[in-house]
Amino acid sequence: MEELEQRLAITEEKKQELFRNNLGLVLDRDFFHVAFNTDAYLHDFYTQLEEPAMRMVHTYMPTIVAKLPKGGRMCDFGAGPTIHLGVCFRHSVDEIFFADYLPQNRNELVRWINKESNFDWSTVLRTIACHEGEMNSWLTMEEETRSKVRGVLHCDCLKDPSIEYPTDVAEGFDIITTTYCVEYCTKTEEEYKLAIKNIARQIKPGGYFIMGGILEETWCSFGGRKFACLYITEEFMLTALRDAGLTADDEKTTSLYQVNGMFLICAKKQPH
Ligand SMILES: C[S@@+](CC[C@H](N)C(=O)[O-])C[C@H]1O[C@@H](n2cnc3c(N)ncnc32)[C@H](O)[C@@H]1O
Repeated sequence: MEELEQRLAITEEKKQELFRNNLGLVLDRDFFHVAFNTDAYLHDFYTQLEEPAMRMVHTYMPTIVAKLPKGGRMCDFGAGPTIHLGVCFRHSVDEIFFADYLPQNRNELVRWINKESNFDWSTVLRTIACHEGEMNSWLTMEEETRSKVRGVLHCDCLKDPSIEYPTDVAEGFDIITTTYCVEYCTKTEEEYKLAIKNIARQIKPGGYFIMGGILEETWCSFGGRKFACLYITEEFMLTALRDAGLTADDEKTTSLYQVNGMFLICAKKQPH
């Protein structure tokens, strides 16, 4: 039996081979380490104004930010190689953290902090400036954001604690954002609920959770690869939030935006 299990188990070598020969296969999270191409991701999602998933976030995030209390620390969980949510919060929080699971993405974030990244964020920055209502502010956005960034952390939504804190960083955030992450790294509804709980535990009581994602979809593609996405409905997503101690129904503390199957929600964590 053990021998059979060993033969069926997918080895790192087999993953590399499957990935190289991938002819339209939908890759799941087990392939992230080898298949997630940081440069291709940035190019496919962050160089085109018309990219709908990002347009959705950039359209509504400034409104959400404007409604939240000022100060404290925020973390973009599963940020990938992206800085844009930190940019949206640059004036409203005191400290910004980025967290991601993959080393290639954390390396890109560190390169950006050190001004060594080759990626040109200007298309995204101009879009954010446009929604913030100050067209020329994009020129100073990266510097303003860098001045608030305190670290790039490792995270894994399937673990508790889901964020690895260095010894000099206190636990807990006033605001956690996460976009297009949880449904890509969970394979079942149980895992999705667990991931939301693990992330929500890192929010201080009374803090805020802002999540963007895709409803009723099973895959997305970038960099010429297809990645699996957990099929979730709006009602299931809201249940996962409620079960994690987040408000999903209070009109005063919850904002929910939806466009063409994509959503952006801001929910408050219950105060103890
Ligand atoms: C589709 S990307 C989204 C990146 C970014 N948030 C954005 O909106 O462009 C999904 C991200 O989930 C991260 N990820 C993969 N497995 C994860 C896990 N177990 N826990 C947390 N994040 C994970 C990947 O590293 C990747 O950066």
